[in-house]
Amino acid sequence: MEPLLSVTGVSKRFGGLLALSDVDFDVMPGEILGLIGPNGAGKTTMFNCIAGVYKPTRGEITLRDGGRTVRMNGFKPERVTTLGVVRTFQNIRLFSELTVLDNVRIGCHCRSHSTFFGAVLRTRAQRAEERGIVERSMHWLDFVGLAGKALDDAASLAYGDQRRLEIARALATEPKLILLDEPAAGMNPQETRMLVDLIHRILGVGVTVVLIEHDMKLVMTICERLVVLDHGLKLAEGEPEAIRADPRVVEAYLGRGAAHAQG
Ligand SMILES: Nc1ncnc2c1ncn2[C@@H]1O[C@H](COP(=O)(O)OP(=O)(O)OP(=O)(O)O)[C@@H](O)[C@H]1O
Repeated sequence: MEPLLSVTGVSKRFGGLLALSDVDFDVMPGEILGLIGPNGAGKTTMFNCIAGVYKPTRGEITLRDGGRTVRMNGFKPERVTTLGVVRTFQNIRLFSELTVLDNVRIGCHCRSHSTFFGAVLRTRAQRAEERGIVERSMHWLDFVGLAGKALDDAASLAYGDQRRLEIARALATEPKLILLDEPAAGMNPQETRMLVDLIHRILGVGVTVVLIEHDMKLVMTICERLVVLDHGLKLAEGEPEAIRADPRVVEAYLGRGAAHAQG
């Protein structure tokens, strides 16, 4: 099977700091891949390189799109999203003054011909498209369990609901690959269980998942493979069991206590 996404020799320099150094990994279609490592390891920088927020200083990021291979380096985030790669943020980024539904409509608009804010001269075709967008938005709200809150202000949602709304908005862009940056951060155990269920359902609709997460219990249960970064370098890659037993990973990140606690 060919990888969906390939990261090859990617480095990212910020002035004198090498945040990523010659990192390679593949993301296979239909898998949940975890990107883990200590604070400052370069995980978010890697997401930003893949999503087009940063241009890698060196290396290649390629996506298999149907039969073709697209080199995405230097593409703007909107173009990366249109190709089918979307990310959520560690610090939730919602339009808090808009309703829950409108936040998801914005996601849908990346695949539509009309613009969300510019729909002043509304033709019949535009109105029909808008109806479709509302239907699709409601579908994704239902998918994440927020349909009943569609008309609430986004700002009024509980923290866990805001995270799920961000995921709904990302799914509304119809991605092939979703990058989730610490989706369980700040969630209580019940919200985390709902998140695990949601991630499995995301996979069930054919979307591949890459996850940055510090909740090791979550990572070890949900991910099929892990890539470990440390100081910008890839320290290890493999199945959760092997990673948990890898002395270099225990030393750099998991710590002896954590490694035993998860066993
Ligand atoms: N825009 C930037 N300008 C300068 N340095 C940056 C920038 N973004 C990230 N860095 C630095 O790059 C390094 C990697 O940061 P990054 O946020 O990718 O780590 P991380 O593994 O995601 O950490 P955490 O788990 O704490 O979120 C850090 O030293 C950080 O300070």
